[in-house]
Amino acid sequence: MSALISVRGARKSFGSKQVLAGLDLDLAEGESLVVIGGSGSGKSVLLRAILGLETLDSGQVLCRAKPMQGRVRDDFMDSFGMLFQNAALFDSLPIWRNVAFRLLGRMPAAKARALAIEKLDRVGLGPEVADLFPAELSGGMRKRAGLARAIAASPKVIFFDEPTTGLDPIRAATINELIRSILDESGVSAITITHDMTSVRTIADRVALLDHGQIRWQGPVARMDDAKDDYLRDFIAGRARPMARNTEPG
Ligand SMILES: Nc1ncnc2c1ncn2[C@@H]1O[C@H](COP(=O)(O)OP(=O)(O)OP(=O)(O)O)[C@@H](O)[C@H]1O
Repeated sequence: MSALISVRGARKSFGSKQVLAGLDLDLAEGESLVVIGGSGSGKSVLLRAILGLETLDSGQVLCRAKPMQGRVRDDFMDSFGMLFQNAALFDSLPIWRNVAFRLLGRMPAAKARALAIEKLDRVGLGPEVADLFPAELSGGMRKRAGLARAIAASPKVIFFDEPTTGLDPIRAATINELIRSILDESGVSAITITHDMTSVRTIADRVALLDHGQIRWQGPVARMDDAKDDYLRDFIAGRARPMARNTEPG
């Protein structure tokens, strides 16, 4: 069966800086892929390119072997959820409207609200949170609300952009476990970008390491610790490397 998402020969430069250098990557149906890589290695550019928010210089993104354009992209976007870095909630909307944002055009408000409360419950937030505003929530609660929004429309694929940024280790572990349990129970496909190795170990089925605009290493998370790749080993161990190992290609 063809992959849900395939990136083929993706190249992207900003001025003289090459960020993607002929990158190939696949996401299988039902798989949780975590993309790791140093700061500035191009993880966000890759995510944006998959969503069609960044035009590639060359190469392409395919959805089930069809170019991610027109109707194919529209259908993909309809079946897609995203947890943004820092949750990115709308400050002027109560939590339930944030969670139900994509549902409100599709169903009566009362039904959307009920669904939002159900999704909030799934991420461990009680109904009393529904009418609060984002500023009244802690960072961990905002992240949970962002997660409730990501799953609200029962997506077939979810992108997680740095899901644990800004959280203490205990709250980060809780969010990672929540994400993993949601993936397990729903069978949804997922791409996560992160530098947090605890996220990798909890969320990933498969790991891809981005370096110099290409996938330097990829494999099942269970094989990551035995991998011979020296950069991956340093990345996992959090070891400093000489500046010569510049993660910024070009
Ligand atoms: N619109 C843009 N214009 C110019 N340069 C850009 C643009 N978007 C990204 N870049 C550059 O591309 C490189 C990769 O950026 P990207 O945000 O994808 O990195 P990242 O791996 O997500 O980093 P981090 O982990 O720090 O978030 C960086 O050097 C960045 O400055």
